[in-house]
Amino acid sequence: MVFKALVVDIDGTITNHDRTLDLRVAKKFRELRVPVILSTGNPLCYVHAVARLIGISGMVIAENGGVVSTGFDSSSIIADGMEECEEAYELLSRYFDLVKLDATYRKTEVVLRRGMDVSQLREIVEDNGMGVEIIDTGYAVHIKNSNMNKGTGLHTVAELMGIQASDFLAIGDSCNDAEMMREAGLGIAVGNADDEARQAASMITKASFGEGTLEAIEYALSNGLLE
Ligand SMILES: O=C(O)COP(=O)(O)O
Ligand SMILES: [Mg+2]
Repeated sequence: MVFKALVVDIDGTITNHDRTLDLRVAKKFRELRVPVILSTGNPLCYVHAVARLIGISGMVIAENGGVVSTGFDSSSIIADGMEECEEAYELLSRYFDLVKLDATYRKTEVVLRRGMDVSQLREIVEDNGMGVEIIDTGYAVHIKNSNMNKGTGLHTVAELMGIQASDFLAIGDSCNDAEMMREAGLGIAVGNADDEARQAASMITKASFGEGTLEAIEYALSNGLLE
């Protein structure tokens, strides 16, 4: 199997320990012959800036699959469900002191600064029958629509590109990458990955962060899985 494209998470996967971009990974992406699609929990403007500065496609997955952009200057596919996320946020705010992140830019998720016990948040939304999901990526807590994730986003991108989700090699580090890694033809987790990402992956690199992504790409190239 030769993969036709790469789908890669940002935070914890192409970044260093301090969240700066690993420039060796950026260079490697430019050298690959296959398209590299960024897939992240961050808002679209953030991902577009990262993609532009790396020099790769503006077709990206943002907000954990809630937003799929067809390119830098073209339209986006935006999922429903923001109202439910806002309702859950209003309810949770009665119990916790919450701080929203990137609220101006987000279209489908409410994202919070970490630091609270996420299982308590989940319990409250479940007890109130709210159809939202709460995930902690290690970088932020996301209140999101449970019907969309990076896996559904990957199917949308694959369709736009005229290929299958299984034609992708996926690399990630966190619970929000699990569905994407399962839907892809091969999922590789970097060494710093959390338990959910490790379980979803078929392979885990020895190295962590950007170094792990370089290891994953090297593995794929030397085994004829990527060109
Ligand atoms: O938005 C987050 O919480 C993490 O971002 P990521 O999906 O690029 O790792
Ligand atoms: Mg990540």
